[in-house]
Amino acid sequence: MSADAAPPMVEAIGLTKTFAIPAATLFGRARPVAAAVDVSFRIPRGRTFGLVGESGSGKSTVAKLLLKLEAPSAGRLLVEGQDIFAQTPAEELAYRRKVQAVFQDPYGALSPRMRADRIVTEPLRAHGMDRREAEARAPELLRLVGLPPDSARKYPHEFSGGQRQRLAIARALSVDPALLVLDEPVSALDVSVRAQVLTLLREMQQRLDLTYLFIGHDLAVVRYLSDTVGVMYFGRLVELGPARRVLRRPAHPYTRRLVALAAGDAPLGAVRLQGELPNPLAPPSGCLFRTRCPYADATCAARLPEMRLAEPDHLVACHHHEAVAAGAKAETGPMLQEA
Ligand SMILES: Nc1ncnc2c1ncn2[C@@H]1O[C@H](COP(=O)(O)OP(=O)(O)OP(=O)(O)O)[C@@H](O)[C@H]1O
Repeated sequence: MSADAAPPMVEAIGLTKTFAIPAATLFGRARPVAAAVDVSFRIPRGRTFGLVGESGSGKSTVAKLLLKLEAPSAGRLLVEGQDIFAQTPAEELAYRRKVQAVFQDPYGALSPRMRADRIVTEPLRAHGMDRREAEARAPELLRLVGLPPDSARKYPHEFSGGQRQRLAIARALSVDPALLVLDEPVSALDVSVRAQVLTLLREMQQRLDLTYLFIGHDLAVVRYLSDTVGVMYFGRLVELGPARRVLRRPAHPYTRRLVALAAGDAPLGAVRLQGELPNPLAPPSGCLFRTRCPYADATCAARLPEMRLAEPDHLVACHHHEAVAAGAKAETGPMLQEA
């Protein structure tokens, strides 16, 4: 197969995940809540796909599906062309090596009573390698992520926050994965350390030809690492395209608000859009963002906008994307507020 014909590392096709909310909380009737709806994207090998959106928009649900921690309610998720929810046990075992994750809180993710050499080689042992052989790999893994050789005998509390995240990265890399799910990997770190860990992630990607799904709140961080960005709102992708273009010239009013907030130097965690996410049990008709959108009109109430091309490679789900991209309405109006 030629390089051009090779399938992308990841391809999500109409991925949907609904959770049943227990009957007791709903006057006796169990009802499904959609955490991710009709999500489609591709990640070419060696590239980074960044997912952004408010808390609860469905980003982690997409990550959990890719990690096979959840199964989809509908749609497909292909990795190198293979449906990861139609694998034989042997394929699944190989897949669980191929995909690894790094989460926000390295301290919570590292066993406090394990030494670093065991921590970073734990996945090798989980995949059947003998303990001695696995731990013999520790110095090389620690060196790979820029930790000094004497780190091997230390415990997690003896490391700084940035070093602990390096440990978590070394552990993820130990089994030679092709794909990393990075769920807010630098959000808990001091600003001064963030850049170093991001640089490390970038170096590792280039050196090891890794593909990343990167979830982040900080748009500057997402832009730094991502080739393509997807913006999620209420379980749906509302904008998708090259990271620089989407974050410089957004075509969806929701992305515009996120970008305007970030430009105001306000950390996204501390500031939010005015108005709440819609009630999942009673979503608005038509466009889900219309209840918070300055561009909303009768069309938006009548019809859910489909994803369509705003420019080549740049998709947006908004009836008024041309007016939005042209900046027809002020971005720093009363919709912005301190949380
Ligand atoms: N196991 C579950 N059972 C019921 N509802 C769930 C479950 N997991 C997620 N949800 C709901 O699905 C929606 C999306 O959640 P998700 O965690 O994917 O959002 P997120 O964008 O990753 O948020 P955050 O940035 O806070 O991690 C939320 O409304 C959440 O309450």
